[in-house]
Amino acid sequence: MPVKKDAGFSTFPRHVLISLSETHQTSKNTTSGRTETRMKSRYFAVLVFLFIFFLCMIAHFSHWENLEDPELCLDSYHNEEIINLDILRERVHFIQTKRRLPQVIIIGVRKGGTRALLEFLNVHPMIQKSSEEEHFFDNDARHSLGLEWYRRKMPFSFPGQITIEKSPAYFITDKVPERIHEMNSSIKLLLIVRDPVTRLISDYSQLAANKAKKGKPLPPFEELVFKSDGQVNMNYKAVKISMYSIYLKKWLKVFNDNQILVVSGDQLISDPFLELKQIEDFLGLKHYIKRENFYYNKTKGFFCVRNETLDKCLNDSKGRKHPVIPSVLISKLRRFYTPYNREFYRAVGRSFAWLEE
Ligand SMILES: Nc1ncnc2c1ncn2[C@@H]1O[C@H](COP(=O)(O)OS(=O)(=O)O)[C@@H](OP(=O)(O)O)[C@H]1O
Repeated sequence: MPVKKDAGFSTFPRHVLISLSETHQTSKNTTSGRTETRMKSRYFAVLVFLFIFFLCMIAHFSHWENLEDPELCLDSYHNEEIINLDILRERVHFIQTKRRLPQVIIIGVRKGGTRALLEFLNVHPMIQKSSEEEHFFDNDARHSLGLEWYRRKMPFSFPGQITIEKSPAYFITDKVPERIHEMNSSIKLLLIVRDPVTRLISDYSQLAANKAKKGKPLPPFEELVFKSDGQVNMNYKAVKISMYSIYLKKWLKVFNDNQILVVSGDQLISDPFLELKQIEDFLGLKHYIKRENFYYNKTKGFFCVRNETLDKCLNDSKGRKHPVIPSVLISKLRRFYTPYNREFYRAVGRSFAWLEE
């Protein structure tokens, strides 16, 4: 029997063929609809991916900028964010910086020139300063937060660089020598001192300025520094801080004398370069700081510091005008401090030109 063309279909009843043809049409429509939906969701996924990628890049590069500016990291991140940043830094192998505990501390003395010393030392490329006074060892609440808290307050440094902090209250606060020793028994300490009488007047000027800011007057110098019988008031804190030998004894009970370098605050004012040179030796650093790094600023009345990237004078709270104290009172104070000064010279093996009577 000859096979008819389309015999397969023509053998089906007509209504079945119509129904089949409709089903085919519908499934074709459904398939193309599904393909379209799939395409749309793919586009959407790509867009979301690009958007997230874009956000990640922004976040990444904004951190990157901060990575290059350790000080900014300190200022602009909270503790948890600093931890994240630490992790990020550790992943970036070619940036080998991290926050380290200080290997050198400027322990004081208050109004001795601690800020100038820190800023001047910071010119050396092997030194990284902590800008803030951390008060970690003299403040019980802060000390109880632990060394890891303290470490995270430090600036980022390269391996081999020295991290340095200054908190002038360390010198006169009990427990501080032991606490520092507990952290690092071979640490190096810098103590910057200044003519005790000038330091006392400087301290008084600061207290007076702080009171004035709050609109309160401070009693006159004479009233605070001398008792009614005319004797020097040893209970007045500012008087006591200038009795350096009393505090130094406590440090020498805990540290070897070769761990403490006494710096002349008077010389740091008149010729900073000479003091900086001997500090470089003490810290085992190459001589890098040059006389040309310092220039005298007539308006400020003090030396300022500069190099290729920095030009800095200390702010107005450093180098205040001192009140004029009658010479008879100055002489009385010099007599008072003489025995303490002599004891101090003996202990540190260096004499200072603090006028004695
Ligand atoms: N280069 C330079 N510029 C400005 N000031 C200088 C400088 N070198 C030393 N000094 C003296 O530093 C005194 C302040 O000492 P401190 O920084 O230790 O003060 S503080 O304890 O931190 O408040 C400050 O004391 P006053 O003069 O009484 O303000 C300055 O005399």
